[in-house]
Amino acid sequence: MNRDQLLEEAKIARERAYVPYSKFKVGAALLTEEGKVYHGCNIENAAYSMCNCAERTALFKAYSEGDTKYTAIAVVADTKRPVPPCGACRQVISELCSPEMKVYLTNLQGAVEELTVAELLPGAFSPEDLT
Ligand SMILES: O=c1ccn([C@H]2C[C@H](O)[C@@H](CO)O2)c(=O)[nH]1
Ligand SMILES: [Zn+2]
Repeated sequence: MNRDQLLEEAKIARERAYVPYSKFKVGAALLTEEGKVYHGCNIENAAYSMCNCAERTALFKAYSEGDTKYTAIAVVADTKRPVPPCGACRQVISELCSPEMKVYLTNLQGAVEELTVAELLPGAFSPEDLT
């Protein structure tokens, strides 16, 4: 599975978004070390603060199934620039993924930004800080 294939998977995931409030669909595709792809979409709620982002949907699905090692995540939305993950997702990604893992951000126009987890959230609060 290469970068562009993972971006296509994220677009498929985006179509399943449940977004009656924002109408803003986001998709994510998380690639495991074993080559499996987990899809995630944003899922909103009438109690707005309960909305879950696409990135965290994908990660929580994978982690809860026992798939805990990943090589890349792709995220897509209909934005002018490649969609920037929110702060909450950056924090969760930084804890559950390795600092070197690839993050591919894109939009429907095909602009792509490629970075690492470490670059996504420099100076992240981490489990080390609890000790
Ligand atoms: O990277 C992002 C940014 C936003 N959202 C969702 C949250 C909410 O459902 C909607 C508008 O913020 O988009 C994501 O899923 N991922
Ligand atoms: Zn988010």
